[in-house]
Amino acid sequence: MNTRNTLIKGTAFINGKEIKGRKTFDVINPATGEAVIGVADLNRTAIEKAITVSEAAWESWKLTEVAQRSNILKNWYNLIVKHKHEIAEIITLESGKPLEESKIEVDYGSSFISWFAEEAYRTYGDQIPSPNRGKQIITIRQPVGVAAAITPWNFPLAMVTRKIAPALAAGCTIILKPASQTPLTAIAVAHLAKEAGLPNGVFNVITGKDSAEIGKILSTSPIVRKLSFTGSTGVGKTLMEQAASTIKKVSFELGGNAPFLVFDDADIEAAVRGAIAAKFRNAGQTCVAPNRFLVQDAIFDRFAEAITQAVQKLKVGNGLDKHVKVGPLINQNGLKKVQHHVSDALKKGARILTGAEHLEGLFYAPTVLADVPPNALMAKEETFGPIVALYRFQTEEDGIRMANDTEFGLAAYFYSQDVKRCWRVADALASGMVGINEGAISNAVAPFGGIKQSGLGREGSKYGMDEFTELKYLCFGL
Ligand SMILES: NC(=O)C1=CN([C@@H]2O[C@H](COP(=O)(O)OP(=O)(O)OC[C@H]3O[C@@H](n4cnc5c(N)ncnc54)[C@H](O)[C@@H]3O)[C@@H](O)[C@H]2O)C=CC1
Ligand SMILES: O=C(O)[C@H](O)CS(=O)(=O)O
Repeated sequence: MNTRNTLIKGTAFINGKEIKGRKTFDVINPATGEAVIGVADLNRTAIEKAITVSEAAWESWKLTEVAQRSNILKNWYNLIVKHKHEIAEIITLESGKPLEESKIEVDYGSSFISWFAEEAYRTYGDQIPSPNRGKQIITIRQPVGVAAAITPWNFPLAMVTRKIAPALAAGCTIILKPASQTPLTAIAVAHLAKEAGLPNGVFNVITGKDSAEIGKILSTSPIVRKLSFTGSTGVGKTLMEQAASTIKKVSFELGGNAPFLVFDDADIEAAVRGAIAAKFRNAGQTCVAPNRFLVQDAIFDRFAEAITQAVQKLKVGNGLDKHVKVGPLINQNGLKKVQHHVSDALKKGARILTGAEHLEGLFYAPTVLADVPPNALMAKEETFGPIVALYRFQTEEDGIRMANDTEFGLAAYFYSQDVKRCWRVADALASGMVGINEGAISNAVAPFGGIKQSGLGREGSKYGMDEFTELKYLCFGL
């Protein structure tokens, strides 16, 4: 463990206190296989206590003035910025992503806090013109109550602040269960939230190996009125079923299968830059990463050649090495899924242009496969790794049909310099977010979310407050 980094703590954080478990589980550095630190493996009693303290804290937190909530969020933002390098180091140690990416994630994750510190003042209601002179009709927005958040390992800070910041801004209290692979960043920023002036019990971090058990407790508790989940579609379905038992307000950011279309009128060099930015962030382990590259036939060979050259320049290694662009996969399951998808595609006729080999440990070579058949597993399932899978299409209609041929609908990207085509294609793509001649679309001011089996609701933007507030209608008889 890096003893110089005092923000690395293996305790859960409940009611403003560090909580040790009778048992612990190790957080493993995926680049080295070494344990970073042991983390509290909480039992049911501790998790139920987190719910109880959140309920108690809500009684006063819901009455706080917006200015107080906003100022605490601003203090929290400033503390995260002050500790940027320690937090970035923790992100890299527990997730494996390159340190430069971790620093960018600290900027991105903290931007949700500064954004919602202001959105707290803009949780507007309505004054609706009444059809009857004897009645005044207005609406107000109020905090939902005690919320629970369950987050994935791939963005140990951003996925946390994207939920915690709007919850606190709205006046909710919240219990966070971070991924067991990467809980350290969440624990660190919870301590900074207390230092920022957040009252005890308002933001609690519970840790444990048995995610299913913890999820069951949170999703079926009648005290928890809101569940916000980011992760795989399969787990999202389980949580949605469990939350139905108490009709919770839910929001889900789930899996993706993003298409990246390159039309014959595209700027090829720009498309390659956008493809690399979108695909190799976090070694391809992001839900908005392009999973299928659909290239119009006339420029297929040019694009294939150009992206292969760009991919071959990417340095693979330990994220603490400043020259590294592609880190390890998160664990053996992630590596096995990538290997299975690649071998399946090759068996079905795909061609290797570069890579397609396991290097060592959890490192996999950045890969380009050409002419991947539509019946390949990677055409339908999220690979979640550093694999560029190229597919050909003939007409614009073929490209859109192929792009939409998936149960997912989170992000989509396309490159074209024809403005009418841009409007036609953006309108036709079945996804919650579309990058048009742009590969980096995530931003705290924009509504992040998907359709179909990629989720429900939106995070970030002004819409992010809706997920943690209820709209109440008041009818005044005069
Ligand atoms: N739409 C989005 O914004 C994002 C989607 N994802 C998706 O998540 C997957 C990869 O991330 P993972 O962390 O492996 O996903 P995952 O779904 O396995 O885990 C996500 C979180 O859920 C917890 N969890 C696992 N099983 C659970 C259960 N039965 N009940 C309650 N909680 C449970 C995990 O401990 C973790 O905290 C990919 O499919 C990726 O596309 C990941 C990040 C963002
Ligand atoms: O896990 C993910 O892929 C994130 O939700 C995507 S982003 O918001 O960090 O781009």
